[in-house]
Amino acid sequence: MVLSGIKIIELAGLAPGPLCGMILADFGAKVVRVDRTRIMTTVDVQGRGKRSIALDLKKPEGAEVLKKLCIQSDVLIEPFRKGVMEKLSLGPKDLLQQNSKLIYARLTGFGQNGRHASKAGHDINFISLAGLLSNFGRKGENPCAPVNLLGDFAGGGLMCAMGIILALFERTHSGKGQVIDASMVEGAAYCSSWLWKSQKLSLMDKPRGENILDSGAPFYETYKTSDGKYMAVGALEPQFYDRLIEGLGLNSSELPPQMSLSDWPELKRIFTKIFASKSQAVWCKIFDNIDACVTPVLSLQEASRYPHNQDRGSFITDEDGQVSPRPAPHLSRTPACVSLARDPKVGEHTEAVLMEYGFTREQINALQCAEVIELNGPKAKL
Ligand SMILES: C[C@H](CCC[C@H](C)C(=O)SCCNC(=O)CCNC(=O)[C@H](O)C(C)(C)COP(=O)(O)OP(=O)(O)OC[C@H]1O[C@@H](n2cnc3c(N)ncnc32)[C@H](O)[C@@H]1OP(=O)(O)O)[C@H]1CC[C@H]2[C@@H]3[C@H](O)C[C@@H]4C[C@H](O)CC[C@]4(C)[C@H]3C[C@H](O)[C@]12C
Repeated sequence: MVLSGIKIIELAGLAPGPLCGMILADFGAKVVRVDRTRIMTTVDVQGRGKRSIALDLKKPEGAEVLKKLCIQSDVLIEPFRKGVMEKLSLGPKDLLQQNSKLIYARLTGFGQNGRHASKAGHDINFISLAGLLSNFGRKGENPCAPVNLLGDFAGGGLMCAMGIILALFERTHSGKGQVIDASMVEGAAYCSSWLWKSQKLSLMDKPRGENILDSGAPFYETYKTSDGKYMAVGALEPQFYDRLIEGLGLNSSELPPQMSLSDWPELKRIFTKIFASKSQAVWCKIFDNIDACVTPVLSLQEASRYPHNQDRGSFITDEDGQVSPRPAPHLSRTPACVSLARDPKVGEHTEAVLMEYGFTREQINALQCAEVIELNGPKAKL
């Protein structure tokens, strides 16, 4: 696998850091998640392929343990707001001094400088300041966040993983590590470059809900079917629009032109009425054979059972029976080799990981007695 041999220390965070670590683990890195002590469970639902150690970083001996782990690792992912790591004497200066090859990835909302750098925030705050949230929602309604996909995951976890891979690549030439300042405001904005640049094309320059891709256009919309489900219509180009009209059983000569903006509300009414006349399954049958960019709107469960996704094996089931997406993209020679084991429990691998990193049984016992670490897993075989 592409990242075989790469050792990553991920300090446990809420959502973006865990995705970043999971992507790297899926592609072969050895990822150790550092959980807090005295917690019952983790909120990390993206623990696939990781191991967990429970370590109290507030204790000086705990910070020393992390330092020792980082000396022997390639990457550290830290998800705290600016200044937290420095307070623990675990900032980049402290760690890069000991391991100049370390890639120190700082995944925050607002970045390491600027007036909001020390403030707390969540996805909705980051995409609001990136100028993006103002674009989501229907005409006349409040902006509505697309769950936490854009800030936390596209702009956060994924961008940070890209930064780490870039830094690993660069390190093959320079032999040096570096610090990655991954701000979710900037990551989300960067992912959305098209939106910024398409203003010039007058594609997305009208108020929210009146543009071609934001529910303004009748041919890029969802429609309710007679059984209360939905179809997604993305018939943007004229050739697909013509086929949409055909599939709906309409006659284009009796309709206003596709790009007559003032007629869009009327076209939507017509399409709404027609879609409501048949069930989703019937519309699927009709549009399965027509190249019109029309698809069913599926729930997560339905998506994993959808024939095309089954053809490609797009979803996997782990040993706990939990279904999730398999890693993407596919690499032909060195594909991801995903773990089907259940996610790690907090501190399940403390002993095994510490031994692997050169701690002796005596040192581990002492750390345990001082409540610096917790051993919640089966004992390592000596
Ligand atoms: C599902 C919910 C998650 C949704 C994701 C959400 C939408 C996001 O946007 S995630 C992105 C969040 N933002 C960032 O990551 C930006 C950068 N980070 C921050 O801004 C902050 O870290 C913060 C805002 C995320 C958190 O701020 P906080 O003040 O708490 O933390 P920091 O200042 O960063 O400092 C961390 C301190 O912790 C110390 N630390 C860290 N590690 C260790 C260690 N190993 N040992 C000792 N100490 C450690 C560190 O030193 C700092 O200390 P100081 O402050 O003294 O400096 C879920 C969100 C909440 C979940 C629910 C909740 O957890 C309660 C239940 C729990 C139960 O188990 C399950 C059900 C819950 C209801 C649970 C359900 C969901 O999972 C949530 C709703």
